[in-house]
Amino acid sequence: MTKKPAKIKVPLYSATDRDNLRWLWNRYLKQRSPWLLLVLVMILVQGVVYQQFLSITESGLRVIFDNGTARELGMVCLAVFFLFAVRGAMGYLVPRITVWVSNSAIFEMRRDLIEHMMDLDLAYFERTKPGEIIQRLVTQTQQLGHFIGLSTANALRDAVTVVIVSSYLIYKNPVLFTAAVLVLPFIIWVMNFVSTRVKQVQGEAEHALGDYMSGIEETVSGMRTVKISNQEKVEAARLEKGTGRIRDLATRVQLTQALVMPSIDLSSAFVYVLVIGGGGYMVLSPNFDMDGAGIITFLLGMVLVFDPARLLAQYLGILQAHVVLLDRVRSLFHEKPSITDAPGAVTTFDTGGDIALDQVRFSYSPEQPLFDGLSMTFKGAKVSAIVGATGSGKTTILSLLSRLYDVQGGQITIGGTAIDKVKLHALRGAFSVVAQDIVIFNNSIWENIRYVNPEATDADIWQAAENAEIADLIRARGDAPVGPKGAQLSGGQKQRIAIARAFLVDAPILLLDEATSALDQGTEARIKSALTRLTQGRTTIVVAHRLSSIADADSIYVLEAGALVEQGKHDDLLKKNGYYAQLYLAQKQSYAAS
Ligand SMILES: Nc1ncnc2c1ncn2[C@@H]1O[C@H](COP(=O)(O)OP(=O)(O)OP(=O)(O)O)[C@@H](O)[C@H]1O
Repeated sequence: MTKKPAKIKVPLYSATDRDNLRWLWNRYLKQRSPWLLLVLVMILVQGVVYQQFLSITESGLRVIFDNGTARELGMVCLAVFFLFAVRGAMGYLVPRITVWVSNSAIFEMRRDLIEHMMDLDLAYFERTKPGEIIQRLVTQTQQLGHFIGLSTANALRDAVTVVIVSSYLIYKNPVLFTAAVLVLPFIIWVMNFVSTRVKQVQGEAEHALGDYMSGIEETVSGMRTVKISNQEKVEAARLEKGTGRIRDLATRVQLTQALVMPSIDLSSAFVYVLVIGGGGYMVLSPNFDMDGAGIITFLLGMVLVFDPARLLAQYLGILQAHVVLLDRVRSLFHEKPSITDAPGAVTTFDTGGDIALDQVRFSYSPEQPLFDGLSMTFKGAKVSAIVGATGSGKTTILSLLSRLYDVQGGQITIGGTAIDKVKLHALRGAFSVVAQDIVIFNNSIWENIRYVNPEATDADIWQAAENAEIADLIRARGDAPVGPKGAQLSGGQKQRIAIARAFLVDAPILLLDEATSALDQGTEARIKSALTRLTQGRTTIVVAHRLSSIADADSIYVLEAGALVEQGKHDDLLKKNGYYAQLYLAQKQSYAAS
C-alpha cells in the first residue's frame, strides 16, 4: 500500500525556483529563442485581432443602427472574416511550434537524464525506488513538457488577450469597466473554488487508482503464492474494495464537476446584468456619451476577456506545482557519480597479471564494517576460489574488482596497475561475469545470449550455446520469447544462458559467482568440462557454496566475516583440519543425509 504523498509547501519563486527556471531556460530553451520570439509575435497578433474585431464590430453595428449601406456592411463582414482567419492561422501555428519546441526540449532533457543516470553509481540504484526514477523519466518530464509548451503559450495568449481587450474597454468606458472588474475577482474566486474542489477529489481518485493498480500488479505477479496459500478470496476482496473506492470517488468527481457550468452561468450573469443595466442606463441618460453599438461591443468585449481571465487565474494556480515538478526532475542531476575515471587514467593494462588486494578497507555502511585491511592475491591465468559462510563478503570482493564500489582504504591492482588508474570502460571490459542475479530479457534465448556481443557470428553463438548445454533448448523453443524476466525458464536454464554469455564474451578475467548453483549435479558435471575450457588461460575467480565444485581450484581463499582465515589447495586445507575442513565435512554429511 503506497502512502499518501505529503503536501509540500514551498514559497513561490524561492531562490531555488528562480535558479531552476534559469537552468531550464539556459539549458533547454535559450537556443530555441528565435522560435519562441516568433510564437510571442503570433500571440500578440492574436490579441490585436480581438481588439480590432471589437472596433470593427462597433462600426458594423453603427452601420446597421444608422441606416448605412449594404456595401459598408459587406466590408465590415469581410474584415471580421479576415481577422478571424488570421487568428485561426495563428491559432494553428502557435500550438504547432510550441509543441515542437517543448517536445524537442523534453527529448533533450530525457536524453540528458538517461545519460546522467547511466553514469550514477550502483549504490544510487540500491537506495532509490525504481518508481521514483521512472516517474522522473516518464510522467514528470511529460508534464513539464506540457507546461513549458502548450500551457505557457496558452497562458501568454490569455494574458495578452486580457491586457489588450481590457485596455480597449478601459479606453471605451472606464466607469463601466471598473464596475465590471470589481465583480471579476469574485467570479474567479468561485471558479477557483470549484476547480480546487474538483482537483482535490480528482487527486484522491488518482491515488485510489494508483493503489488499485499496484494491488493488481502485486496480486498478478504473486499469483503462485496466492494460489498455493489459498488466498484467492482475500485478494479478490482486496481488489474489489479498491474498485469500490474508485467508484465512490469517480461519482464525487462528476458531482463536483457538475457545479462548474452553473457557477460559470451564474457568475457571467452578474457581469452581463451589470453591463446591460449600467450600460443601458448610460445610453438612456443624456449625461453619458454612450450608444447601443457601444454597449453591445462592450458586452462582447467582456465575453472575450472573461474566459482568458479565468484560464489565466487557473494557470497561476498550477504554476507552483510545476515549479516543484521542475525541482524534482532536476534533482536527478544533483546526484553525482563518485566512481569515475581518474585524470590521466589508462586504457591498457596487463589484464593477464595477478589481481591483488592490498590492505583493503570497505563497508556498505559505517555501522557495519566488512573488510578492515583485507589482503589477498589471485594468480594470473589460474583458478582461484573464494569460500565462506553466507554474508562473509565473497560477492563484495568481486564487486570491488570491477569498481561497482570503490574501496575506502588500501588498493586493488591488476597486473601491477591500480584499478582506479584504469578507465572504467577498459576495466569492466576485462571481465566476464556469471553472477547470481541474471538479467534475462523477454526475447528468445538466442537473442538473450547475443545481447552481450551483438557483433558475434551465428556460429559463435551456437558454439557458446553448445558449450553451455543450452543449444537443445534453443532448437526446441525457436524464437519464442522467454517471458518477462525469463519467467518461462527454470533457474538452471537461466544460469546456462549466463554461462553461454560468458563463453561469447572473450574477456581475460572470468568471475563466476555461484555460476552453477542452480544446476543439477548431472548438468553441472556435463558443463564442467566446458567451464574448464573457458577458464583456460584466463584469470578465474570462483565463488561457490558447494565446495566439491571448487576442489580442483589452484588456490582456495576462506573468508569468515570479512577476514581471510585460510588459504591453500583443497587437499592442504583438509589436512590442516581448520575452518575449511569443517565446512567441507559439514556439507559432505548433509549431502549424504539428503
Ligand atoms: N548492496 C549492499 N548494500 C548494503 N549491504 C550489502 C550490500 N550487498 C551486501 N551487503 C552486506 O554485506 C555483507 C557481505 O555481502 P556479500 O554479498 O558480499 O556476502 P557473500 O559472502 O557473497 O554472501 P552469499 O554467500 O550469501 O552470497 C552482508 O552482510 C550483506 O548483507
